[in-house]
Amino acid sequence: MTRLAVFDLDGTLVDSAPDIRAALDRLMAARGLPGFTLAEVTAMIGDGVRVLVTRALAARGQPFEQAALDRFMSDYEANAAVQTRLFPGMAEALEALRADGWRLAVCTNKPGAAARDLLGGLGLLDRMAAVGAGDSFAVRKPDPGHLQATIAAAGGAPHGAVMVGDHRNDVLAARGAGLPCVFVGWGYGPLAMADGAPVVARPEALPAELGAALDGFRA
Ligand SMILES: O=C(O)COP(=O)(O)O
Ligand SMILES: [Mg+2]
Repeated sequence: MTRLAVFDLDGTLVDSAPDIRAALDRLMAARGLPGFTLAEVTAMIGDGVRVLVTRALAARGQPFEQAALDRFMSDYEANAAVQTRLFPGMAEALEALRADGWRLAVCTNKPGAAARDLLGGLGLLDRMAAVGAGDSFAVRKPDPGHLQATIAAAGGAPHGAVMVGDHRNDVLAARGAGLPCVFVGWGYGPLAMADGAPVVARPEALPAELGAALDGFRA
């Protein structure tokens, strides 16, 4: 029986906020504007890169500009893996899931090039049955179509799928797709975003929590 675990990327698998912050700060500095704290940046992450840059400019009283987004994208894509690491315990948790018969996929609002580079650099790209990124399909999280298209790209999930995320958008996408969701306690979204989804405290607990989420959903 192969079950499918669909992981969000930023704040769930990887701690990417320091590199996002660094690229954002270079963008702001180029415009003579002050940068942001890590906490300010994590609160801006979750709705894709366009919304991120829009929020950063708005926080400094500036309107959105395509040139700013283009600059941020090329800078970030070249520097996405400088400080970014898997969360501690995650590599072992993914191996434990695979040993338990789970297939793995990623459903992220991050652009595909940066997502694949990051996963490749961490040695995880070939572990993923699919990477559904923010620019892979016509829709993205919280639209459930993003999750459904990612599962289809992974070859389907006849024995069930669970979404693992750190943001309201992950919970909403899973709910809309009629799938269980597990919310990670180490991510960027405040716990209130779990909105009733079970919260997993540490990556080590993922195999047990994902199995329970799937069983509970079926019962
Ligand atoms: O790029 C973002 O804003 C968020 O990406 P995520 O969906 O992997 O959390
Ligand atoms: Mg996330």
